[in-house]
Amino acid sequence: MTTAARPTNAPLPAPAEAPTVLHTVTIDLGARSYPIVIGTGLLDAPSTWAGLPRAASAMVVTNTTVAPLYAARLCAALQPHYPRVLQVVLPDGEDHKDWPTLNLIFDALLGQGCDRKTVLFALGGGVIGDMTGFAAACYMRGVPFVQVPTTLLAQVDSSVGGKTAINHPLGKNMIGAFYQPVRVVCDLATLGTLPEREFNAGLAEVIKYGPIADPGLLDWIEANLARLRARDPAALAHAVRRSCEIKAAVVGQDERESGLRAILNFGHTFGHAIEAGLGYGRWLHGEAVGCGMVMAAHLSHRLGRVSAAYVQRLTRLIEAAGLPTRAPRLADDNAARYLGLMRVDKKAEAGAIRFVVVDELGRADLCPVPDALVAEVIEACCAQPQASAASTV
Ligand SMILES: NC(=O)c1ccc[n+]([C@@H]2O[C@H](COP(=O)([O-])OP(=O)(O)OC[C@H]3O[C@@H](n4cnc5c(N)ncnc54)[C@H](O)[C@@H]3O)[C@@H](O)[C@H]2O)c1
Ligand SMILES: O=C(O)C(=O)C[C@@H](O)[C@H](O)[C@H](O)COP(=O)(O)O
Ligand SMILES: [Zn+2]
Repeated sequence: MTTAARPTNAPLPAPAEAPTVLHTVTIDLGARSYPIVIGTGLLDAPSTWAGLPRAASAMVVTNTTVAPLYAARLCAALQPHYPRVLQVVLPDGEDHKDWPTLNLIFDALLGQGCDRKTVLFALGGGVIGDMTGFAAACYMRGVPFVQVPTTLLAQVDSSVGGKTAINHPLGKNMIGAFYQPVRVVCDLATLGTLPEREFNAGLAEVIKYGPIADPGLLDWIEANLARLRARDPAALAHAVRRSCEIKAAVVGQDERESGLRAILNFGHTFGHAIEAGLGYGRWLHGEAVGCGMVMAAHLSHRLGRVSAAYVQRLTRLIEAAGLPTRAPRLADDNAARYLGLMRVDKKAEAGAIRFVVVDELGRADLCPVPDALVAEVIEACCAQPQASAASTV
């Protein structure tokens, strides 16, 4: 594992294609507004990186999986713009979204004498994006950063909106800051190397935008799921664009989640409990969110907001996206364990857990729910306990 920053001047393969910008979505946050540029061949093109804040140094933050695929290419494209292009390569995985790994970024920045104008580039998935953003918010009290998302999940969700964080063993994303990037560059070509399990996890966050905001998108995903899973370029471009438009509109109205933005957390109260309860990395974030949306749909049904047919429809779609729909058991006292984990959720107020619930018209809101009802949903959605050895004999 390489952790020190180093200059990058390794030889490069020729860019596969000319850069093509397909869409630019703007997130409107006044002085902190920025473009989300969606296209292909963007990573390799020096023109993609023009107009960013000037600095003596750029630091590309990436991980051991993404670095061999894309870091040299990004560093080469940045070289015309920055006298020094450095990189720091972190260990890969959700279980490294933590303090020791975050510190490796600070070690590299300080070790290389990076000043307060240094621009950070988050090259990777949501883990790299969340950690780089948090490091950018903290280093010398704030340096600019650019999101260069290379997973579907990061392109449709995590690179946009400025939530940055690391995990704590007791809760997901518990330590962090709202800190916006200055630009997001989604190069769809990078999705070609993404393993299928990771790709499917990204589909969960695409699906999420249907129930919370756009029934038409839900119809479109159902009709185009096979194209999406085959990574058809036009289908991917549409999914990334529409997802970013919806997220940008929500965040543009409520940057710091004083209300509306919480709808982006649909499925996450259950999902984060699954991630923390199983141990970070056992289930991918998108897998936990997919299953969490099934649970949140059941809850919405029990609250009279959606029909049983709607729950079945969403469950089928999540299953067809290659995602789990049956929640794992976390303990013998399973519902109590889920409830305990969910009590630290950032939407909880005065110990009362609040859930994002939906209706069939694409409207979502945040709702306190009695523990007993949540416990019923958990038991209805969880895998059955393993039969004991004695009872199977
Ligand atoms: N800030 C937000 O608004 C927000 C939103 C959603 C999720 N998140 C966070 O994002 C994280 C999940 O992000 P993720 O799903 O991208 O996971 P990830 O960052 O762990 O990336 C998934 C895997 O794919 C690899 N990878 C990345 N790009 C690749 C490529 N092009 N080719 C091959 N392999 C590649 C990574 O190294 C990793 O192994 C979670 O920590 C979640 O909490 C944050
Ligand atoms: O951007 C948001 O707001 C979201 O809720 C998007 C989620 O997909 C994402 O997983 C987010 O990190 C969860 O935020 P948290 O505040 O519940 O940690
Ligand atoms: Zn999420």
